[in-house]
Amino acid sequence: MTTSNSGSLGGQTVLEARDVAVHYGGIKAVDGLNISLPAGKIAGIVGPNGSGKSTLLAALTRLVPLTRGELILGGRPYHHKAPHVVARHGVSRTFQTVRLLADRTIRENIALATDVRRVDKPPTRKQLEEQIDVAIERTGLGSLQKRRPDEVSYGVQRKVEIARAIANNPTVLLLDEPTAGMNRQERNQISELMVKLRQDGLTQLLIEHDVQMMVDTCDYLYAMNFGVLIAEGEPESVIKDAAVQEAYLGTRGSKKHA
Ligand SMILES: Nc1ncnc2c1ncn2[C@@H]1O[C@H](COP(=O)(O)OP(=O)(O)OP(=O)(O)O)[C@@H](O)[C@H]1O
Repeated sequence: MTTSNSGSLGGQTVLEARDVAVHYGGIKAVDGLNISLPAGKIAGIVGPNGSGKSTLLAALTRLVPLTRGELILGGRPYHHKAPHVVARHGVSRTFQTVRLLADRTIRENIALATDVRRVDKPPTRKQLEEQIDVAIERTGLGSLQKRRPDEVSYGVQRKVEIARAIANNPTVLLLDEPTAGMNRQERNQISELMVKLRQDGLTQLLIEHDVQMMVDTCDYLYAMNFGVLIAEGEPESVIKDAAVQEAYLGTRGSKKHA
């Protein structure tokens, strides 16, 4: 078992996975992973399709059971806790596919997040409305908040997902391919949003196939293949790593998107 070096970024570790494994029968989707998320930084995970990235995110949010290993949030183990409890402790996520309620407005969709009351600091109704306002303002959705999902573009729908994920003032935000299916301009907007959230101190973990976006956005990068880490460190050097080039980019350096 190896230990993550993301601590080299300095500061406190907010969330840590130690020797985490998730096996589906004989499939070792994740098999002995160590990652740590430094406070107020953006960590990223790259890896080819099927390398175990989404399974790791599901494990971190307790949506799939661990075969072995430990999860630690703010210094406390949480691998025995239920997903809704983990959410209430401040671990928030977005999913690969858009999951919005078609018959609700954008504001109402974002407000759904506030049903997950934080255990450590339950807000008042007024504070909740203010939190929703802040999430809408941060994501630039103000003029669209009364629209329904089918009245806005796919790129906007994905922003709504992020707004919902941050509306509850999470400690950690986990994003599973938030720019999948977006054009370059929309991708840049998501990257800028993440950087803005980092300025506000939000710790983030990003899964993306867009290598350029990962290099531009992340402070620290993990590369996975077949459920294990094959490299980690400063994004530029991870992307140039021979094993990563081989596994992720297929042919050395010629492909920008997997
Ligand atoms: N519920 C499941 N049951 C059985 N096998 C699964 C399940 N979910 C994922 N797997 C398998 O686990 C492995 C890792 O899948 P996972 O979706 O985590 O990879 P990924 O890196 O997120 O891929 P992608 O980039 O395509 O989203 C794959 O072999 C996949 O087929």
